[in-house]
Amino acid sequence: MLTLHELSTSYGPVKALQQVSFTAREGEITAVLGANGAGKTTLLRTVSGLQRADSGTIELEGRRLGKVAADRMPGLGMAHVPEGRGVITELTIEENLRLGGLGRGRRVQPADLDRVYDLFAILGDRRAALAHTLSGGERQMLVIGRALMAGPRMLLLDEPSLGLAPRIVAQIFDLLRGLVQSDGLSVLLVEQNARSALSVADHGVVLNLGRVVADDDAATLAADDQLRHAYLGF
Ligand SMILES: Nc1ncnc2c1ncn2[C@@H]1O[C@H](COP(=O)(O)OP(=O)(O)OP(=O)(O)O)[C@@H](O)[C@H]1O
Repeated sequence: MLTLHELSTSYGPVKALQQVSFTAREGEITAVLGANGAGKTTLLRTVSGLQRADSGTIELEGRRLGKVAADRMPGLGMAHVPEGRGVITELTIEENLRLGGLGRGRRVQPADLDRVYDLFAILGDRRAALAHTLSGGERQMLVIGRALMAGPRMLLLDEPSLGLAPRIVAQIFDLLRGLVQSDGLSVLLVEQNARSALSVADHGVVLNLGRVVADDDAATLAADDQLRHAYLGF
């Protein structure tokens, strides 16, 4: 689905990604793990075209992405949910969702909204409420729902668990797993919360100081005591 080959990205003298290669397979959740500053956010920003790579290649469904601008990504089937839950608090939940549909290149259909409301019932129940009334977990659902409105085949998710109670994180990850199973969506999930991420992911890639130090099945990574202690913090 998504293949990175020797991808390197820097900020001036800071080498944030160094020769990163891996594949995120279709219909799977691939977790990108690592400590603060490992390069996880830079990886997502480079894949979605927000940050220019110094070298290397990115292929989505066999198509080279190198010089595709970030605003063309939805048309290519990729949606990026950045860290920080950027909901527009002055708009209603439904208005926020409709914004996500703009990248589709056609009018938002009631069925597009219903699909999100089926997944996240709380958003449907409160569709006319202003987004500032939502809790952190509900905001995370809203930004995922907004990304789904563009009809992506590949979803890039940056730290959805940040600041949420374990129960809410488990709920969001369960929904994500259901989505992958029902729609065949592919997900690249960046997480510092490695234990939770590996419990939902099929595959994991561990970054340390911008380099890949492990790339394996999620279960294999979770069972590797040395790796967990050295890089995953659990
Ligand atoms: N805008 C920037 N300017 C300069 N250096 C940056 C910038 N953004 C990130 N970096 C540096 O690049 C490296 C990778 O950062 P990045 O944010 O991608 O890591 P991360 O794994 O996502 O960590 P975090 O979980 O803290 O966001 C770090 O050394 C960081 O200090």
